[in-house]
Parts: sequence; C-alpha cells; structure tokens
Amino acid sequence: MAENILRKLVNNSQMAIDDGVYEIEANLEKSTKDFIQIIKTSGHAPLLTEIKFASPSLGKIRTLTDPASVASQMIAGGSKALSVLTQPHLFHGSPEYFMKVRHAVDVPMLMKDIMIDKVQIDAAKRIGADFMLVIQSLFDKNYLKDIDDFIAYGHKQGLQILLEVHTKEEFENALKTEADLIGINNRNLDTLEINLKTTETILSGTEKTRLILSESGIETPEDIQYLKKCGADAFLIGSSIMKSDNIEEQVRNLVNAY
Ligand SMILES: O=C(O)c1ccccc1NCC(=O)[C@H](O)[C@H](O)COP(=O)(O)O
Repeated sequence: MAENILRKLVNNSQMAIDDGVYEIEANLEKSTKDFIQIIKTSGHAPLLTEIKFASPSLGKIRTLTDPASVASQMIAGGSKALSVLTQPHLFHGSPEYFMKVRHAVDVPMLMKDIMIDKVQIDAAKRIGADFMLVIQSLFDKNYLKDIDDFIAYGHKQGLQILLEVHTKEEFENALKTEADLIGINNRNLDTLEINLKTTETILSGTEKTRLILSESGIETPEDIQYLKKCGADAFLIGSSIMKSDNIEEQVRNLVNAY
C-alpha cells in the first residue's frame, strides 16, 4: 500500500507527459519579485497559497472556477506567492490554469506538480513559473536518478527550486543540494497522513542553513505560530483556504498570525 501512492503519482505524471500536457507553445515571463527576499524581509507570516481544486486526500475541494479570480482574492488577503497545480490526474490541475493566473498577477509562482522529467521543467519555464517542485524521496527511493543534474537543469532554465522533504534523512540529503528553498511536507506522501509535528521533528537539533517552508495541513494562525517557533520561515497553505467561503478574509487571518 505505502509505496503505491508515490508510484501512482509518478505514473500519473508519466501519463500526463505521454498525453502531451506539457507541450506548451507559450513563452511567458516569470514574476519580477523574489520570494526568497520577500521571506527574509516580511513583517508578517509569508504565505505561499495554493490554488488547488482537488487532491488525492480530499477529492473535490472546491468547484472549479476562474483560477485568476481565486488568485486575486488570495493576493488581496496578503498572500505573497502562489502555487498552482498543473497535474491533471487526481489534482484537476493544468498548465492552462497556471498561465491564466500568470497573465493576471505579478507575484512569484510555483509550478506544483510531480516533476519527473526535464520536459516538465521546460514547461515550467514556458508558463512563467518562478519555482518548480522537486521531491527528495523520488530520488532517495530510486524512482529518479541524479538530483543534482535535475536541480542544475532547473536553475539553467531560470527557475528556483523548492525541494520537498518529509524525514530527517531526506532533509540532510536536501541540504547537500543547491536547492533554493527547502519545504518540509507535514503530509506523508506514502500514507497521506498529516502531522504538523513533522516540521518540529525535522528541525529540532539541526543547524538551519537554508530557508524553510512548512507545507500542508496548516489551518489556523495558531498552527503558523507553532511552526514559526519550530523554525519555519514561510508557509504553504492550500486546502484550508480553498475550502473557505471567504478566501480573502481567510488568507488575511493567516497572514496576521504574526
Ligand atoms: O494534497 C494531497 O492530498 C497530496 C497527496 C499526495 C501528494 C501531494 C499532495 N499534496 C501536495 C502538497 O504538497 C499540498 O498540496 C500543499 O502542501 C498544500 O497542502 P494543504 O494545505 O494541506 O492542502
């Protein structure tokens, strides 16, 4: 069971690649803003908010509407950067939604997908992404080879790298790479269980040499205050915002956690 979820996500990405989902004609500019600088200078909780209409763990989260309108509400609430799902299978994402948002806003944007192939990195550049996601466990579990080459290719395309980990061992491996930002995913991608203590466990007793994004399962200002105390510098939040009747207000409430 455990290995199956990750394997399914990898297979889904391969299916999307084979279906031509990442063959993009466009050539959009990325943002003029730098999320790393924003994190370093922010007076409030720096949020990377995620436009996510469905997920493997929750199924449908919100009725599919104009993603640019969701993006504008998030930014009005104080979100400093956006993550947009481009994975069609299980997440109902697409590069087209990403580009709709890219046309509408000038904030740093993460192409959120299960990245397994350089074709997707080329697509990230073409759709105007600032960041791409790399998942450390895909390399540690031998689904993919040569993380340094994958990251270097992303950098060559002008992308910054969010490298996601879920265990201390993955975190230590991640620190050996040239990733720009390390994401600690509180969601176990093998079981889909969420535990905010993951961030605490991984950061306790380690010297922090890279900016840390705590990801998944964040719902309240108290969650953010706790994660900040654990050493997180920024926060990736999707479902709890996408489920809200008032996206702008929900984001503002979380941004004002500190
Ligand atoms: O969200 C899922 O169910 C999921 C399942 C399997 C792999 C990845 C998944 N989500 C990716 C994410 O990292 C989250 O979308 C992101 O951290 C936001 O999390 P949340 O606020 O809990 O929606």
